[in-house]
Amino acid sequence: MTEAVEHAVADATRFVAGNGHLPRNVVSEPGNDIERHVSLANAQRIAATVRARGGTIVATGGCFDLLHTGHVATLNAARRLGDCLIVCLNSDTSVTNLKGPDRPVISQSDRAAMLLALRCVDAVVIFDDSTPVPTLNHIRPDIWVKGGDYTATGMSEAQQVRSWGGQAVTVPYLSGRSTTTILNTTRRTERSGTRPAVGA
Ligand SMILES: Nc1ncnc2c1ncn2[C@@H]1O[C@H](COP(=O)(O)OP(=O)(O)OP(=O)(O)O)[C@@H](O)[C@H]1O
Ligand SMILES: O=P(O)(O)O[C@@H]1O[C@H]([C@H](O)CO)[C@@H](O)[C@H](O)[C@@H]1O
Repeated sequence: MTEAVEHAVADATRFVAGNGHLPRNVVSEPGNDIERHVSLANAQRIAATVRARGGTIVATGGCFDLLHTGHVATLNAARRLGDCLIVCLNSDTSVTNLKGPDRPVISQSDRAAMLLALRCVDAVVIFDDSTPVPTLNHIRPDIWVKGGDYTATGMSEAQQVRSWGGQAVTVPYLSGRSTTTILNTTRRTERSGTRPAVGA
């Protein structure tokens, strides 16, 4: 308990010093391990700190298997909607169940590390379920964000976040960027010997 309070005070201090931004780049700090930074407890602690200051908690989720600029656009846009961004990340088991036996191509700890290295991401929570709904019950974000390949009304999370007064929104989709496109392009390239060119 004392440790949790000390963490919260330290975060609040850095939050104020950083003009509303929470600690970043936790993976690259000596002594920090991914497991600690992807725990639900860590995300809840950050949410509690922001909530106590009257800030807005934003959450998003997905597989983020092979990070690309579409992901970064959505994550940046999500972070701008509030005071912290918590990413609910599908575990390896969850990705395989959703997308097939050849996925993920990047392990959950590497996917988490990539996300945590982004300045816009404050915390990552890895979940095993088929949807982030059970995890969201523990975080209760004010805003749930997905990219424009989803519709706010069609998301299973929309009704859930509304139940505590939150809202679900979508942010613009960056055309031509998707993990499936990258993987297909790479596979075609392997067969034809041409150079891949996903993106501008
Ligand atoms: N091109 C894009 N522009 C903006 N947001 C995107 C884009 N692609 C994915 N997103 C968003 O990023 C999050 C994670 O998406 P996801 O991991 O499904 O990416 P993906 O590239 O579509 O993957 P896959 O091809 O495996 O389905 C979701 O919120 C999704 O809406
Ligand atoms: O990476 P994806 O395919 O965008 O992630 C999925 O999104 C689903 C979405 O949030 C439903 O509204 C989610 O249910 C699923 O677990 C993946 O995170």
